[in-house]
Amino acid sequence: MRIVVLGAGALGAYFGARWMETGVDVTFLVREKRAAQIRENGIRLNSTKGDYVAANPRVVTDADEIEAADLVLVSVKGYHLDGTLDQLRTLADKGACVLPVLNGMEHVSLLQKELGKKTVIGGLAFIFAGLNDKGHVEHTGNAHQLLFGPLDESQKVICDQLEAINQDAVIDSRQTEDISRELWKKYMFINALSGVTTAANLPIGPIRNHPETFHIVEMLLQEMKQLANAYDGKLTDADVTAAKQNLSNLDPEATSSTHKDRRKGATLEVDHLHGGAVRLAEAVNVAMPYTRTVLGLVKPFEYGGGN
Ligand SMILES: NC(=O)C1=CN([C@@H]2O[C@H](COP(=O)(O)OP(=O)(O)OC[C@H]3O[C@@H](n4cnc5c(N)ncnc54)[C@H](OP(=O)(O)O)[C@@H]3O)[C@@H](O)[C@H]2O)C=CC1
Ligand SMILES: CC(C)(CO)C(=O)C(=O)O
Repeated sequence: MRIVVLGAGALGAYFGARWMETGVDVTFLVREKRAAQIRENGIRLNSTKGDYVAANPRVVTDADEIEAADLVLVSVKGYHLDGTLDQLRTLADKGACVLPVLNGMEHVSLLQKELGKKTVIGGLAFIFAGLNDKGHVEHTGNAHQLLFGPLDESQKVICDQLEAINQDAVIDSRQTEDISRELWKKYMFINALSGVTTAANLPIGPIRNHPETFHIVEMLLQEMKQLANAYDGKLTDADVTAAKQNLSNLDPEATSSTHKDRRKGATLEVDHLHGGAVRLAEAVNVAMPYTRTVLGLVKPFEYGGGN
């Protein structure tokens, strides 16, 4: 399988390098600055699942340089998605399917509208990863899950092929028949974790220690369950309990990528995550007072300056 990784940030570099490690044909489609950094330093994974160095990965900055691809892993932040559409159209026209692993939900319908429903596979990742100053991946914790599944029955073949190559890779890979439900489950979890850690500017430990603060986490989960079920999420009370349990089990220092970005003064994905939830809620008349409050508290830091 020929895989293009569009966006070699934390997720793209991690999964792309894991595929390279097992001999898969991988091309990183990146912007100029990141291309220069990768050409100079390669891609290094400093990972709880084993370090790996991809010394000389294939890097391009234009989809026209890629002859053909079977799959494109889309691993940019929500606020950068619009800027990838031309590249994705070029690759889709050459026959590639697209597997986005962004958090959130709005990107799925946007990509389906732009590229066609047969092209867009459902996907998400559960991993704690970031890039260090050299552009190397720092992967902490035990999770490194890539969860995916068809959103159109024509995609079963490529999903099976991906599952097969993942067997040999250092990736906790799972294909599911109901990726929509999994996307909503992850959206519920991340809306709560990202919302409260970013708004409070604290990791999960201190948030758990204050019942008044953890109550907000619980209310965000409940709101997201309602929203998911106004669409095709089919979330249950057991899913909310499992998410709460998962949050209770996290290392006290664990936090969301959005909170890490707030600490760095980087752009925050808040409009894609919480803004997206509010927009989806308005369309189906679901009230989301806690999500709106988080959105309001985090918005002033969207473009940096949050520390
Ligand atoms: N980090 C994590 O632990 C997790 C993140 N997620 C989700 O995954 C998604 C990606 O997150 P993450 O990997 O952390 O993000 P990063 O910010 O680490 O990486 C995103 C990358 O996308 C690149 N990019 C942006 N626009 C383009 C473009 N037009 N062409 C090529 N590359 C581009 C950026 O490159 P440049 O250097 O040029 O800006 C950057 O390297 C988000 O939706 C996030 O919520 C999900 C699970 C865990
Ligand atoms: C919580 C986590 C790390 C789980 O994958 C995540 O999705 C994020 O921080 O963006």
